[in-house]
Amino acid sequence: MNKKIAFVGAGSMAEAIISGIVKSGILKKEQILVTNKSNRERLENIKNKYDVQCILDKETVITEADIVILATKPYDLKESVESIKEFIQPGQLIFSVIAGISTDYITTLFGGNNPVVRAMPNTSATIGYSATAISAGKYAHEVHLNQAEELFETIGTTVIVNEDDMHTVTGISGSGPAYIYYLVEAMEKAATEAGFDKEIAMELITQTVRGAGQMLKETGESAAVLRKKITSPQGTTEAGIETLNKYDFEKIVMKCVKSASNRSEELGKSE
Ligand SMILES: NC(=O)C1=CN([C@@H]2O[C@H](COP(=O)(O)OP(=O)(O)OC[C@H]3O[C@@H](n4cnc5c(N)ncnc54)[C@H](O)[C@@H]3O)[C@@H](O)[C@H]2O)C=CC1
Ligand SMILES: O=C(O)[C@@H]1CCC=N1
Repeated sequence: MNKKIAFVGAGSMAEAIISGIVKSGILKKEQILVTNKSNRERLENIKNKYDVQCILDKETVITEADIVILATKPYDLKESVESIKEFIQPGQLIFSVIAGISTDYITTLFGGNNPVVRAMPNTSATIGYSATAISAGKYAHEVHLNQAEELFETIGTTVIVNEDDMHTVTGISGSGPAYIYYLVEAMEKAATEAGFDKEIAMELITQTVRGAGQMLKETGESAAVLRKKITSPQGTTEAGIETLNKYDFEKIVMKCVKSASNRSEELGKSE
């Protein structure tokens, strides 16, 4: 990829994307610029880990970049845009990975007609396994979506969605890894309470989660069919699933996703 990209915000998500891009080798380290509000120590830490260009001076970072990636928390967006707005050039492409915030609002904050593409990746970007949804703002054309796909494909898979669906996407795949980790934490607790060595428990659980994910991806069978194949009549799985049903597991998970997407909408309303 023959572009320079600049991250505004150097937190967990920016780091996950940087890590994935650096591992993919699609960009040279000189093509990745990173800035944040004022935390030099954090920038040094990113520099030491990935050897990318970490620069506090916003003018340098923005004027050098072809693509600016907004990666602050939603409530820091306005201030961060204020600090870079004057250096943004007409036509400079803007990506945002910020939950809840619409491309229209970002366009309004910048005050021009720069193309804005919204993306919702997840932290599995770190190892090239993000599921990233992408949508185009009103000034973004196919060429800009293609550039977003090209970039985000280096850190996992991509899908293009309508911007209205981004709240649901955030509740499903943006936050999704955290639900899986929570399940793993609970399984780990159950194993260690049964007297298991933590390391052995983690090996068993990690490989189980990995195997289930690969089965979904590779066999083409639905989750329901795969689950049935494990559930012998009167068997252990049946007993486990009965307990999940007793406590309304399915409803709880659906409510969990809904709460996350509602929060994404609320974040958007505070625009
Ligand atoms: N963490 C995750 O799993 C995911 C996060 N996101 C989105 O990514 C965004 C960032 O999330 P995290 O990385 O988790 O947050 P974080 O708190 O780890 O990082 C935010 C970064 O923004 C910087 N920042 C704050 N004010 C700034 C300013 N005025 N100018 C420049 N930089 C500023 C902070 O210094 C920090 O480096 C959020 O909007 C979130 O919705 C999207 C998908 C997944
Ligand atoms: O919790 C959050 O708000 C962000 C968005 C998706 C994942 N983390």
